[in-house]
Amino acid sequence: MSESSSSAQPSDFRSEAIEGAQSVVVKVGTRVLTDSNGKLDRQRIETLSAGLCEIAESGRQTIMVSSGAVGAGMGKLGLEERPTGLSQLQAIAAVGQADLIQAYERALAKRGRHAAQVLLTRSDLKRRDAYLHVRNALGQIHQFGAVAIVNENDSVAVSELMTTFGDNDRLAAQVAGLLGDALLVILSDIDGLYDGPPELDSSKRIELVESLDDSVFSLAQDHRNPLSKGGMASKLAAAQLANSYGHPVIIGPGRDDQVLGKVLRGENIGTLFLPPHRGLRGRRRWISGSAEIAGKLVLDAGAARALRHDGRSLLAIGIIDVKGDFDAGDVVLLVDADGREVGRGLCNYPADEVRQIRGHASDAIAEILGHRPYESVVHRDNMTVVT
Ligand SMILES: Nc1ncnc2c1ncn2[C@@H]1O[C@H](COP(=O)(O)OP(=O)(O)O)[C@@H](O)[C@H]1O
Ligand SMILES: N[C@@H](CCC(=O)OP(=O)(O)O)C(=O)O
Repeated sequence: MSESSSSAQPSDFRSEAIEGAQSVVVKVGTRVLTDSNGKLDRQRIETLSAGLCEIAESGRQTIMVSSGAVGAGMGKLGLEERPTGLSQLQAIAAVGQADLIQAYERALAKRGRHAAQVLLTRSDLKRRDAYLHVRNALGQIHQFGAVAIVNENDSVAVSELMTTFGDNDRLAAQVAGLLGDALLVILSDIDGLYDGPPELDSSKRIELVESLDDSVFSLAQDHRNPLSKGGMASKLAAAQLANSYGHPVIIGPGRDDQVLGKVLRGENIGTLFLPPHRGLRGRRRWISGSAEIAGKLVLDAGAARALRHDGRSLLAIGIIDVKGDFDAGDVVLLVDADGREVGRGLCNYPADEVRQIRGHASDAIAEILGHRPYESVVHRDNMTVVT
């Protein structure tokens, strides 16, 4: 972690982050979008929509990942406490989502744009074909001059409503992962990451995080809120995922009416998280962030070394064990004999065939399987390696 240790000023990094961004994904949470009575704050949606239009006018593809369906639904249905029953939450989200999208449409239409409702389930981003369709649809929405308003499709996808860790913050990072050169802006009820408990006067906003390591994660001090499920820990995890795609991230104040304009002008606002230099691209980005892990291959020391240090493909001879029942084309986790992740990648063979060929030299594979073999079990182009 660093609060700007290098000679470059945080403001330089901020200007670079926005100047290098061809697209901006903004995520806004329930706490920002609902007032103290839990009702949808339409004025907030107005000001955020004005900011989205400002970004769109700069020519950047602009996407809003907006929570608030459950919050809005609770307001509409006059509920004071967030129910815990899954079907109740789904029904509330369905009522609230209509209200939410109408509020965005009204606000954007005043500025000559339309709201395009995009409801996604995690599984939509796990399959390569669906992943590409979502990306194309978002691109077309941008071409039409509309602003995509994304939320998880709560009435069919229950992961977000059920889990306490993992929410629209992660979805926003995954959406950013669909795009090249994106900036992810996570808006919260707080103005950034603090270096101590945010309620203490002694705690200060951190302007710049150059390396999102465990010491940064230890700063998240979340207390459960009935309206919101994410918390700072989930924002940091999302920032880390977006950083792994090569995207910078800003966690900033959703209640500042000018926040998006300030981001656009590179002003010192929120906490900026810089990505490590080598971001993942295309298929690799999908493999590392969105793809479901279908099984596991345990590698011997030589194979682990060849992948980690020499950028090699994985050959059958280096595989000592196969876990799970996966198909060809599924994403598998690659671990060393101690169980540490080496990487993950698309497996060319189904699990039963990998079981037959593991430990064998490549020239023996055709005879074992009775068909033409692939050059490798996991090709290096279809693999991400933990560095
Ligand atoms: N180190 C920290 N710095 C800032 N906020 C923190 C920190 N640790 C925990 N938080 C909490 O994270 C909250 C923001 O996350 P969350 O409740 O998910 O909001 P939202 O609904 O806006 O997504 C803040 O209100 C704050 O209470
Ligand atoms: N998708 C649901 C839940 C999302 C949620 O609570 O997330 P957040 O407020 O971002 O922590 C909704 O729109 O209400």
